[in-house]
Amino acid sequence: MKDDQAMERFYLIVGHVGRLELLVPQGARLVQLRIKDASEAELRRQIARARDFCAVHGAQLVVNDHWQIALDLNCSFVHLGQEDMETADFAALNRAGVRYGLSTHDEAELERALRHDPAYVALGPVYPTLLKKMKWGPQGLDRVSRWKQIAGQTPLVAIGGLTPARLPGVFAAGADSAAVVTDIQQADDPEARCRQWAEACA
Ligand SMILES: Cc1ncc(COP(=O)(O)OP(=O)(O)O)c(N)n1
Ligand SMILES: Cc1nc(C(=O)O)sc1CCOP(=O)(O)O
Ligand SMILES: [Mg+2]
Repeated sequence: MKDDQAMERFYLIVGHVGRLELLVPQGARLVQLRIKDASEAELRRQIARARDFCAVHGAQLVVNDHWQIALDLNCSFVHLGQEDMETADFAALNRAGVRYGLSTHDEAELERALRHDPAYVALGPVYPTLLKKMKWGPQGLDRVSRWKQIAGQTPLVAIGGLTPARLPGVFAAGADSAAVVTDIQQADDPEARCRQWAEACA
C-alpha cells in the first residue's frame, strides 16, 4: 500500500474469522475483519486467529474499529471510520508502525482524513448498500473521480454495493481498490464468487 507496496485491487471484508479462513485461500490478499457485537474476549480470540492465518497465507489483515486490540495483538493495519477517528490514538498507531485506512463520505471528511496521512481513504457508499443504514445516498462514479483528484497519491478504496459487473466502472473512475461484503457474503457459493472477484480485480 502507500509507501511500501501497491494497493491490492480486491479488498475483501468479512464478519468472522471462520469466513476469513474460508475465503482468503480463494485469492484475497487484503482482508478486513469487521466484527460487530462480540465480547472483548471473543474479539481478541478472532483477531489473533485472523492475524496468524493471514501471516501464514501471505494476506494483509485489516482490523476494523478495534485499534486498541490491534495494537495489543501486534496487528499491522486498522480501518477507522470518522467516529472511530475521534477516539483513536494516532500517535500510538504511528509509533507502533500500524497503518490505517480511513472512511470518508463528504469532502470535509476527506480533508480531515488526509490530514492523518492514511494508507488509504475509502469512499462510500458508491452504490446502494444492503449492509447497513447510512445517512449518505449512493455517491456515484463521478464522486469516485473527484475523490481520486483530491486524494492524489493516497490510494482510494471504493466501497458500497459493489459487484464484479461494477468493477470496470469503479476502476475506470479512479478507484485503486474495491471493497466488498454483501456480494460475496450472500452468494450461493461464496468461495467461487471470491475467485470471480479476484479474477475481475487482477
Ligand atoms: C474499506 C472500508 N471502508 C469503509 C468502512 C466503513 O467504516 P465505518 O464508517 O467505521 O463503519 P463500520 O464498518 O465500522 O460499520 C469499512 N469498514 N471499510
Ligand atoms: C461497511 C460499509 N461502509 C460504507 C461506507 O460508505 O463507509 S459502505 C459499507 C457497506 C459495504 O458493503 P457492501 O459490499 O455489502 O455494500
Ligand atoms: Mg468503524
